[in-house]
Amino acid sequence: MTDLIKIVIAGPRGRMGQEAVKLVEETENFQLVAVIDHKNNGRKLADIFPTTQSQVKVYTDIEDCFQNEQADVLIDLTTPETGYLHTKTALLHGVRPVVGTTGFTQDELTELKNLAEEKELGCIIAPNFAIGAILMMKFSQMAAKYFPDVEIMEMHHDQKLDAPSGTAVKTAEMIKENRLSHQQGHEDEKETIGGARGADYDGMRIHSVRLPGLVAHQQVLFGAEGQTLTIRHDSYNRASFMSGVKVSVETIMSLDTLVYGLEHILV
Ligand SMILES: NC(=O)c1ccc[n+]([C@@H]2O[C@H](COP(=O)([O-])OP(=O)(O)OC[C@H]3O[C@@H](n4cnc5c(N)ncnc54)[C@H](O)[C@@H]3O)[C@@H](O)[C@H]2O)c1
Ligand SMILES: O=C(O)C1=N[C@H](C(=O)O)CCC1
Repeated sequence: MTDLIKIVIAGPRGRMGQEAVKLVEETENFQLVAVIDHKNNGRKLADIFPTTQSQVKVYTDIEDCFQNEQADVLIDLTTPETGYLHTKTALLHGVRPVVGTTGFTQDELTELKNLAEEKELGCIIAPNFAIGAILMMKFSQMAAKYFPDVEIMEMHHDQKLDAPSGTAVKTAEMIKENRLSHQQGHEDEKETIGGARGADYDGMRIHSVRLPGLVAHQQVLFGAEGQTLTIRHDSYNRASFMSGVKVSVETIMSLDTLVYGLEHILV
């Protein structure tokens, strides 16, 4: 019999949060103990969320939540600023954060890593929970050794707040580990409309597309003499991320440091 894991979800009314509530309710050794929303303080989750019977309490103040509820894990699926504050507060209260929220700065990631180490607590920050996306990133990292010219095109729904996506940033970071650093394109190229060549990460270009109808998609294009290679992943719904959330919650209980990217825990 596996130990019960007590969970708080931040952002339960969001697109990802709704799926996470379902996942926790459907998983035998997971128990939802509270949710954090930016409104509805003191109400029951079932009152604000028609698809659940859950009577857990809604908190608008994360400090208040952790002072009143016994929790092992926080699942954060909110916004960049809130997600960072929630992650920090959870660690300070001895609660392990599983963070899907994207858009953290490098300084924020470093600060959270140091805090997790100081507190000897597991913390998982996963720019993408979909197994196919992890494979896309790993295959791209492998390909970059042979194809140093690469452009990343990420495509998301038009309600997304951060650009480039967390997945695109992570992909570029992983590729950088295997790619000979160099500036791509013609050395004299000029943009006649600013931004035409996308964001520049170590000479690679990242292009962000935002359109209604999309969920989360990315293709990594490699070019060499007479050939191209395209590695693509598509998430068509938010359920595609939930097996990664589940494995993160299960794994985090035995971690004592911050892990950035699911590729480090999927063996
Ligand atoms: N890692 C992954 O695999 C993955 C997958 C999808 C989305 N995401 C990321 O997850 C985050 C959420 O995405 P989404 O599509 O569900 O967004 P969403 O806008 O549908 O949901 C965000 C929720 O956060 C809530 N929120 C905002 N501020 C809050 C606060 N101060 N306190 C409590 N709740 C607050 C909002 O009310 C909303 O319900 C985004 O950062 C997105 O990039 C990550
Ligand atoms: O819907 C989003 O927002 C997503 N964000 C992640 C990212 O920034 O990479 C992952 C996929 C969905």
